Amino acid sequence: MAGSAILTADAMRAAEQAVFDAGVEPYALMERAGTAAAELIWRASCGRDMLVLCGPGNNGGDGYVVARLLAARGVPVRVAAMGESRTESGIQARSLWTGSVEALADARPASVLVDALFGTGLARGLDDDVAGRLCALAERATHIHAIDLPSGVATDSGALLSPVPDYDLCIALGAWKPAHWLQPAAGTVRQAVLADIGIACDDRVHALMPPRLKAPGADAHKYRRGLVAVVGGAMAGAGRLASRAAAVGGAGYVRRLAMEADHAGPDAIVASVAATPDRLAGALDDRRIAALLVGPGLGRDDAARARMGIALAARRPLVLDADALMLLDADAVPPGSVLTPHDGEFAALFGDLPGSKIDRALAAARRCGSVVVAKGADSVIAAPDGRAAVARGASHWLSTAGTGDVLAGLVAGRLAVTGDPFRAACEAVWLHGEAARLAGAAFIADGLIGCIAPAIAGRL
Ligand SMILES: NC(=O)C1=CN([C@@H]2O[C@H](COP(=O)(O)OP(=O)(O)OC[C@H]3O[C@@H](n4cnc5c(N)ncnc54)[C@H](OP(=O)(O)O)[C@@H]3O)[C@@H](O)[C@H]2O)[C@@H](O)CC1
Ligand SMILES: [K+]
Repeated sequence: MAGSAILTADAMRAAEQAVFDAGVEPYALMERAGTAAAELIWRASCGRDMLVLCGPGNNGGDGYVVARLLAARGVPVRVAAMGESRTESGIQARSLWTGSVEALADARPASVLVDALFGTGLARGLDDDVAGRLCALAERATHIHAIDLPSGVATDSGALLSPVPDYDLCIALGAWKPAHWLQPAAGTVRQAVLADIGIACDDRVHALMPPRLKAPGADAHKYRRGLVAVVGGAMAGAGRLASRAAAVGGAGYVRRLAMEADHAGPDAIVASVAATPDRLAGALDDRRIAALLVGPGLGRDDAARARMGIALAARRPLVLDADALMLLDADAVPPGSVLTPHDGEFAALFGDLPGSKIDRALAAARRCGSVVVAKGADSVIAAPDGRAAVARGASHWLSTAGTGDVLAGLVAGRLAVTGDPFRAACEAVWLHGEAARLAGAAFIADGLIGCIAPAIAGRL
């Protein structure tokens, strides 16, 4: 099941146009948007005094609707504007507001600030005086709400084009926009809520949903549940972390193919020494391997390169992470793989691609015919067929050594279980984020693995 759609500004305009073409009056859509936003702000504001900042476009029009509807419910509302409204719907919304309109420059603060200055039509950063005023009023408010988007964020990339205050609530109208999900814009909003205004959306790019998982069936056995092989390298600990994550993540059987004998790690994981090319090739010559992970702790020397070559030649479903991504050429990635790069690995592999993180991940996925998990505080999981899922809100405690190895192992485990690279990557990213949430504060990668089982249990 896909999550709610994420639309660029252009795609949003096209979706709105389709609604108008179907016979809905443009102003009626603005009333729907303002009504949905007013309801959410009403619930969050408890009747406190309110200042609505209205811009010159339709985002400002939404603001006038919100002000009118909340004033009708008895909320003490004032409106401050940046000059006149310039759109037909905005002019109509303003004409229905019967209160006074203050100049933004002179507006007095209020307990609740509603930002309806700019939405998807923002073309550049706010002028210094406008951004300064917005931030100063936000500083004095106890509750700050954004209509559709925080003013000053680039809708499609999530970049901050001018100073942006911190918001308590952002009400996304009709569909999510990339800025609700991508950093740094997503980090300016404590809670984002999607308001349905009756727009049909293409959901190829969507919010990552919690997965629906299944417990093993009565006919399950270790091979049917999925055999994962992990190619170990110079740093054995990374391979051990990934192997444990693959096992806990659902694989029926995990084999760790190490450079040298060590007896660390759970006994349930079968560790064998496969240091020479022949031993490794022999170990990988097993059609039952449902997912083959290479990269964590692999190293970057000639021996590492040789081990990676053997792994690629095994022609098993691949998960490529860490050092494998630094050794590979993008054109040499076997199609159908899953790649899990952080920003640095992504740039090393694919260069400086244009567009948002979503655009870049989709272009990379198309180029190598594989699923690309562009991981970070916001993670984009992109498939070569144009689907993408975006995750946000990952615990900042994940910024510690080994958590990437855990994610790679989880992807391999879910790939062995599902046989579907995009689904496996989506499930793994969600479980990784949920395990971190359950782990709480100050965990290390080993502790994160301990929280994967409860994360899975919550989705059965
Ligand atoms: N379509 C619909 O019917 C519906 C749309 N909806 C709502 O409309 C929003 C999109 O509305 P929008 O397209 O009018 O854009 P909006 O963000 O209000 O601003 C554009 C205006 O700002 C100006 N401007 C831009 N940047 C500037 C800057 N830095 N500093 C100063 N000025 C700047 C720009 O003029 P410019 O100077 O670029 O020529 C233009 O005048 C959307 O987010 C949602 O809230 C909902 O009601 C549902 C129905
Ligand atoms: K806004």
